[in-house]
Amino acid sequence: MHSPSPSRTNGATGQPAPAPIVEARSLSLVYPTADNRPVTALSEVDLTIARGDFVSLIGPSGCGKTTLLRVIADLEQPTGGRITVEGLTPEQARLKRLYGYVFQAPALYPWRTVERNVMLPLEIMGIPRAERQARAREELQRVGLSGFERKFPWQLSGGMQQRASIARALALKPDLLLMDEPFGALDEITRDHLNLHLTQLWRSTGKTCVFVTHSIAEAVFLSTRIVVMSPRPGRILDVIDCDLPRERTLDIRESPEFAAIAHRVRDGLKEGHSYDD
Ligand SMILES: Nc1ncnc2c1ncn2[C@@H]1O[C@H](COP(=O)(O)OP(=O)(O)OP(=O)(O)O)[C@@H](O)[C@H]1O
Repeated sequence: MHSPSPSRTNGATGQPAPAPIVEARSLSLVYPTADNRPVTALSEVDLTIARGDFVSLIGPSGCGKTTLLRVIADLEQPTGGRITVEGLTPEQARLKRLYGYVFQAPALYPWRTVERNVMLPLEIMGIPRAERQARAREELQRVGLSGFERKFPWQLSGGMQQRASIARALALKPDLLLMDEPFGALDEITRDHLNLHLTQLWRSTGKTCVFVTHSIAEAVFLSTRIVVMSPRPGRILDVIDCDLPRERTLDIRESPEFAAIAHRVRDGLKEGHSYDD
């Protein structure tokens, strides 16, 4: 079962340990439905996400992964329990723009250039033009899209569009990056490439990432911790520490350590699988 919250003091120094970036306790969310058969999307979820972690949420369709991500982002309201983001309510965290959100589809405006798509949230925040352009260029360079600033989204491949949407999220300079299956629609080769890119980006920026996926290999490759969820009601079955070296190349997927973690994730998923679906 999942690990308890870490202690709030550092044993070695006696100094208070940094607060977790996300902390959920007994979190529940029941969606009302028109046919009066409410759906329990989340039930009694306890989860602590430490600063700098890369946490993947994995589980079969309908187990509440997106709902949990949306609760963190204040896009859904829990019906029970509590949750803090950077010690604040999700609403306060949203208003302070403390996170960036990457959706399943890139959601770029086709009539805006790539650069102007990345600049859009900064425009809404009222950031002066020169600064928003500098930030957009910096983040486009970080995701390997220098030279594509003036292209339109439809002139880019699916993988490049998704990288542009990651740049847009990064341009807000959030400590927390929430990603809802961003590579799910891409072919395997592109996905491998983006996984490699994402792990390098995570390491170099020190961001905390929460990443929804259906792929065991993707979860093991990217994560420091893997949250295994199961449906009806959506709950956490296991939280697995993924203690592979932080610096990872795709070859690591051939290692016995990788296979052992993938095996444990698969076992967790089997445990939660309901065969009457
Ligand atoms: N707005 C809504 N109204 C009613 N039920 C909903 C709503 N959104 C999601 N649900 C239901 O809540 C449950 C959890 O959905 P959620 O999208 O969080 O799961 P998921 O694990 O992200 O699924 P997937 O992997 O297919 O994206 C599902 O049974 C879904 O049908």
